[in-house]
Amino acid sequence: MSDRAFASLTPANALARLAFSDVYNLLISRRQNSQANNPQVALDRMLVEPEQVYNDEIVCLRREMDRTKYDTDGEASETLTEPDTDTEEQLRGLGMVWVGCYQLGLQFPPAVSERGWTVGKGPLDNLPVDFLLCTRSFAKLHDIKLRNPHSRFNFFVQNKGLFVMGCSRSPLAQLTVNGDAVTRRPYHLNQHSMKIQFDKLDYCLQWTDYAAESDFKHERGDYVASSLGGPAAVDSDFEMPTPLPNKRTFGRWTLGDALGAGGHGRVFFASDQSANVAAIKVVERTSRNCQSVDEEIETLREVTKLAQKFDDDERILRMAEVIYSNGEKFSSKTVFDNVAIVLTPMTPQTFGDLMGTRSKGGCKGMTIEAATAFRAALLGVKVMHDGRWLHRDLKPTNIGFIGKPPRSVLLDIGTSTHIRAGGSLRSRPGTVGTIGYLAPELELEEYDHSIDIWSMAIILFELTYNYHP
Ligand SMILES: Nc1ncnc2c1ncn2[C@@H]1O[C@H](COP(=O)(O)OP(=O)(O)OP(=O)(O)O)[C@@H](O)[C@H]1O
Repeated sequence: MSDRAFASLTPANALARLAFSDVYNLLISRRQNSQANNPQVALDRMLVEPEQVYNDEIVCLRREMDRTKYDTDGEASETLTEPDTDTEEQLRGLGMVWVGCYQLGLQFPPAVSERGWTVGKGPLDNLPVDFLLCTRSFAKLHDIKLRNPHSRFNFFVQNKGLFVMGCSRSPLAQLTVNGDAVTRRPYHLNQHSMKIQFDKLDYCLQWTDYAAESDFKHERGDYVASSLGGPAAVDSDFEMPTPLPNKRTFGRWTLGDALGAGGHGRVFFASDQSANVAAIKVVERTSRNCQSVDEEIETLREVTKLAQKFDDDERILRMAEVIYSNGEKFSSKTVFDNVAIVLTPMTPQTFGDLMGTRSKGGCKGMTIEAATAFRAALLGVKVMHDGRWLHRDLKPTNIGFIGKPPRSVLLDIGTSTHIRAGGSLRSRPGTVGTIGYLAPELELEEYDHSIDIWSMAIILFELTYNYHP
């Protein structure tokens, strides 16, 4: 694999393997004959083992091809389907193919960057196809309905995720990813290894180790900015991470890196096939905690309703859906089950990242950026208080920010509580809040919305003086 390839596309069924070998033979013979259209670019995208390799399936496939050919010619075919008396040598010859994969890498950019890397058959002199999956005669012989181009790979301009999409309106132009039919809408390739079928040809798309390195992220950022007209790497707020090798999915969501951990569970980055992103809190529900988990979900539901009504600027986290691994009701027979709480927006950073770096500290105080983010967070607190909700756990890691200019979002709203107008709540020491940010009355006596003001004041102090008071 080239050092700078970020993904590979490897033939995964006998027909695709034979097609790969056939294309390679054709390109090599064209190069040797110095034909007008230099096939070197197509060859560069193919990584091929130095010697042909024997493959049983190819023997069967070639025999089947011969049988069909003879059947059509009206001749007896039995003998050709049987291993019979082929010499060892003949048999080996029948099964030998070039093996390898196609490489996706920015050192071999697509012929037309706006289209991305196209997939089709060829070679055609007038229409450059970046990945030649089979020759035209091979497609005809095997009745492979591959259009030209059939599909294309490219990066989303905004978040730089990789997608594949169909290029043809024809219902015959089949493209599937992990069994899902893909049309002319981008399908986000968000798993480390995915099955892609172009009509009868099967492949495995796999991200490389290089794709997880920062060099690739820079290269991709520069490419998207210069060739696709996207935001420059430094301007972009959020970049799609490289999918992790260990895949975990909930419904349509594929989990990525952990964003944070709390008392109840861990929160993960997640993306779906349309490149929507979310934060998913995965909670292990047991007979001991099922009541509190259900209460947290109910609170999230209530605060989401408030946000949908009064929080047009999206300063408060919302719950998009809940996915139960074992049904909504916790069964007493179950030892544990997993509950995935899908939260939006996913904020790439929190106030925890602002501390130290964005505050000048001392008499210079906080930066304008931090002051703006703090003000935006206060507006979120105001929406909650106007709706008679207390957050109860405000701290730097529970306030996220997203976008350019940054928009603050109150996170961890699952321990919020509703309060009557002019009323107060009785404290239950040790149940909510985080030491260092919780107001004394939350642990001692009755409390009201002013506990959130206390926490925000501590955060303000930290942002200003660069240390915790
Ligand atoms: N939408 C989000 N986007 C990005 N990060 C998030 C998001 N939601 C939560 N996190 C991160 O995950 C951490 C833990 O999430 P959360 O606070 O909901 O869990 P918890 O169990 O209530 O934790 P704790 O109460 O100990 O803070 C948060 O502090 C935050 O840093």
